[in-house]
Amino acid sequence: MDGNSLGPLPKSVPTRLSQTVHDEWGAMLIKGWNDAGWMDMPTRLGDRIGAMLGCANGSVVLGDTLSIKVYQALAAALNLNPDRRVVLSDNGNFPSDLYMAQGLLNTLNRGHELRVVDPDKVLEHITSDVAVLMLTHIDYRSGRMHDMMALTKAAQDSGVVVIWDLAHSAGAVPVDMGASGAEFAVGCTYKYLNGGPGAPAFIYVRPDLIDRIDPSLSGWLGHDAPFAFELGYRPAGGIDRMRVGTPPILQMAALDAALDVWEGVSMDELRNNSIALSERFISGVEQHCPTLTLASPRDPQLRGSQVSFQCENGYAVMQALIHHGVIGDFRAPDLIRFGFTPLYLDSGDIDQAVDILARIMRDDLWQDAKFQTRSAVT
Ligand SMILES: Cc1ncc(COP(=O)(O)O)c(C=O)c1O
Ligand SMILES: Nc1c(O)cccc1C(=O)C[C@H](N)C(=O)O
Repeated sequence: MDGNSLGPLPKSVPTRLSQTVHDEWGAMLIKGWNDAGWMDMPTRLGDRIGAMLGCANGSVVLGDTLSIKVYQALAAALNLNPDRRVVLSDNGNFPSDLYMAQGLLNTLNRGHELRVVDPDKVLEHITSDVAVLMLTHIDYRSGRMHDMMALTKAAQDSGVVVIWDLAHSAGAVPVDMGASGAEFAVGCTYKYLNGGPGAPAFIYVRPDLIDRIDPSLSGWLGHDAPFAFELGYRPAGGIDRMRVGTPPILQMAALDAALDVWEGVSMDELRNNSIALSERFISGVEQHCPTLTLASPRDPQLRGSQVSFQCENGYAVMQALIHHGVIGDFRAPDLIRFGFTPLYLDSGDIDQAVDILARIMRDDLWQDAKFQTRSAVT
């Protein structure tokens, strides 16, 4: 129940990885860049992911980490709105997004301000000094989901450029970037898309803007003619200009195989199942664990595909849960967090998780000394 942080290993991935290692890298050596289509993987996979998110073909590219893609999107968005100085975000955003913004604004050194407000106050802070609205669609801690359509419209009506971070949305809830009209989206592929640890991130640029983007990370594979080895940078035409350097082919191969699972999956059906599972979990926990308090929106339409409970001693409780075979995670200061992924969880799993959590709470199993020591990665 932690596919919202790292999805599990799809059955087809080991075989695909082995083929890529042996039949491509091993047998083809450097010829793999052409003969195995390695060089085109960032855009080919971009189209596969884009199709799940309502993005037109040729508007999404894979590569780098999400933090890097946030930086690229924000730099490009600021260039589209050069006369304004405020980047608006909220305090439910994932810290790395805010850190990347801080680093970029420091480097620009042109008097920009990062304005961070409460999530429910974003709308009223969309003012005429805001250049860019940069939000994570679904809050990584509470699962609260922003109204993408309404906020994008309000922002654009005020001349604000919009970036959505879809880390907790892609593969979790229906998303239609084209219909939203937002200028940029970014996201990762190691959560609900099951691309594996370190899987590459993606960036979407609204098609009409792509050729106006002046890339801030002007690496050679975003150049118009990388193998001409010119000394001056000229951006590639199209979404290729958001590429930076050499794509991680083994990670891309794993992701390509993982995406096969999604063929024929209806996002609406997935969403209905995810809501059914999370509602079942909430009612089970509230019935059997009276000391836990729901920290996610109660209305499922206002949540993504994860649920958190406030829990005193949450760290130890989560360690006890993991020890007993229920993997969720803990987010400081006191949240235990669970993801609902209907591709591989069913109601039986949910009932079992509730039973185990109830036993841990009722019998104080979390008090065991071995559950108290914190590890570096939580
Ligand atoms: C919303 C959000 N943004 C950014 C990140 C950072 O991604 P990465 O580690 O791939 O840079 C994460 C997760 O780690 C995230 O959940
Ligand atoms: N990307 C991660 C990693 O490399 C190590 C541990 C956790 C992560 C995560 O993705 C955390 C995640 N974004 C979260 O929602 O908390």
